Amino acid sequence: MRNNMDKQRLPMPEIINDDKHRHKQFNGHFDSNRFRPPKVKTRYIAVENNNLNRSQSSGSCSANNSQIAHAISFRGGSECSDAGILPTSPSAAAAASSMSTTSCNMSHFEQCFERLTKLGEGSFGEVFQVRDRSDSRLYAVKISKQLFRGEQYRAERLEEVRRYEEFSGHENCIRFIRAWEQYDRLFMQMELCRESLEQYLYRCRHIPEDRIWHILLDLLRGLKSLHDRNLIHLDIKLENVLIDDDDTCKLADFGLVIDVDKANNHQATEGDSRYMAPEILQGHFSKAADIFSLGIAMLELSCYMDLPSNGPLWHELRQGKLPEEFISKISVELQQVIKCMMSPDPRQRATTEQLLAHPRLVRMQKQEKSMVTLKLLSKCFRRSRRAFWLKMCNLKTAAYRCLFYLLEILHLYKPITSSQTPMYNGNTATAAPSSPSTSVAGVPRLEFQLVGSTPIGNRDCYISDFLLAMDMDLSQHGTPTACERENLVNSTPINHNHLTANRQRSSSARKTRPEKSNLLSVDENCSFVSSPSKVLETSSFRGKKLFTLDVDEE
Ligand SMILES: Nc1ncnc2c1ncn2[C@@H]1O[C@H](COP(=O)(O)OP(=O)(O)OP(=O)(O)O)[C@@H](O)[C@H]1O
Ligand SMILES: [Mg+2]
Repeated sequence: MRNNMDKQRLPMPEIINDDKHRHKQFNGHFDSNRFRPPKVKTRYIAVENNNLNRSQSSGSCSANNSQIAHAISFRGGSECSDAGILPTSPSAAAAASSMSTTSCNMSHFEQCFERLTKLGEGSFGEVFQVRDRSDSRLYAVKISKQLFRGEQYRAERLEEVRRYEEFSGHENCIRFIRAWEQYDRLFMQMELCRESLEQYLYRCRHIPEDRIWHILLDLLRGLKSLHDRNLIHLDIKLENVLIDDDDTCKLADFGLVIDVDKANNHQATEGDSRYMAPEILQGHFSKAADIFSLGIAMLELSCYMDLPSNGPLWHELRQGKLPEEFISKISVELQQVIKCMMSPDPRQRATTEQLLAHPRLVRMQKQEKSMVTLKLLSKCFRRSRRAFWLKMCNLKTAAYRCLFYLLEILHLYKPITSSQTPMYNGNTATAAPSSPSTSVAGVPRLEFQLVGSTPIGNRDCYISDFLLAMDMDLSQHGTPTACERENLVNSTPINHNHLTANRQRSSSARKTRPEKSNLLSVDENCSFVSSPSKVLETSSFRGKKLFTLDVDEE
């Protein structure tokens, strides 16, 4: 009796009490830890912003080995993980030296990349969107959360690098760029994908069945490349599938990839319990376990179903009992494929080859083959269009520069020194306070950016001298007329309405604060009113802001 009481007091395992399957819930943000899989229980140290644990490195460049960035590569069949000390690229060095921190205090990551946003987080690492300082392109860098405390953990992370490298060339596996270790952390640079399949599901909720088939095809191809090498992924789930800009699905996160034989020698780590095949509980690891995970992921994707991480519903799904209210919403053809992939008996589950031989998938592959040339052409077209816009944008910039030089040569203005700079306050010239944005001290500078209409943003063209000329000479000498000047401005693709609107704003600003109207503006009579020292806001080809006057008080 007493024994029974004691038993009752024992802590109960966490069990989901719901006896019904549910649709996924999304409360507006991703809680990546909501369903953390029962993985290795280690204390993770989150990567602090701009503080990649450099405790050992403080103030000294004569660092121990862990402070030096070492490239990691297994390419070329080499078993050697340490491919040498990483040199700092000239652009990275330049970027580093332009910052206040000395390059010796900066990690290789900080020297080479500008960190933009955090893309995601798993149990092993945090992934950031970065801009490579050497080529200005965007990439993803995964930084391990946990420090290399033991050789075993380090070896596991290096194994992940080897797998990323191994599958990098496959169209349906994530493209790996390079890896290095520093400060006892692993850094992996890879291609940047648009989103994970999980994010895609939350965004779309209902995914058309056609698209589900395409996703299945992509993932079967990716998985086949692993299975053909006798490797198993063991962590197939929506979070570990990434979608690139061409809508191609790619397998990622090779952290648990292992040889089937090694896996069954107790060296494997099981993945997320929501996607886990039932036989994993008995310690039986096989390629069929990946097929089960992919099958249940397809169920989640096609039915927008919340997968249980344990409890009776977890067991039901592994006994082949798929909830009718969910599964009935999809076609019988897809139902059959999912059921076949989720068969309780691993021997009954179809292999990747068998699944790829499904008539629907065969048809799709044939169609794809005939589309390959078209796809290539469209890719080429997109690339050349991008290059064309880049050229156009540069041409525009060059054209404006030429125009301003021409004006200078034609003596449409005289360069003036700061001491000569007349500052108008109404009709009275006053001394010019210096402004950080003026090219010549006290000379107002008008900047505009070629933004928006082209893929290249923020190319600055300064026309301060040009406006200064108008300010100084044109109003006095009468060449060209004020309206001609406006036309000159409008000969650039600048939105006229904004000019007018801002003209009104500037005039009202002048009216309301005559003593503070040190702005360069255009009045109602097309005459330029000089208003010194303040900087005019940037204008944009999108026409959002143009010649808007920037006044602190506004
Ligand atoms: N190349 C990439 N482009 C865009 N997002 C990415 C990229 N790589 C990873 N992510 C995002 O970061 C998340 C975590 O990455 P990843 O799965 O590699 O980390 P992990 O710690 O190994 O995860 P797990 O807990 O599954 O082991 C992904 O779910 C995805 O949302
Ligand atoms: Mg992951």
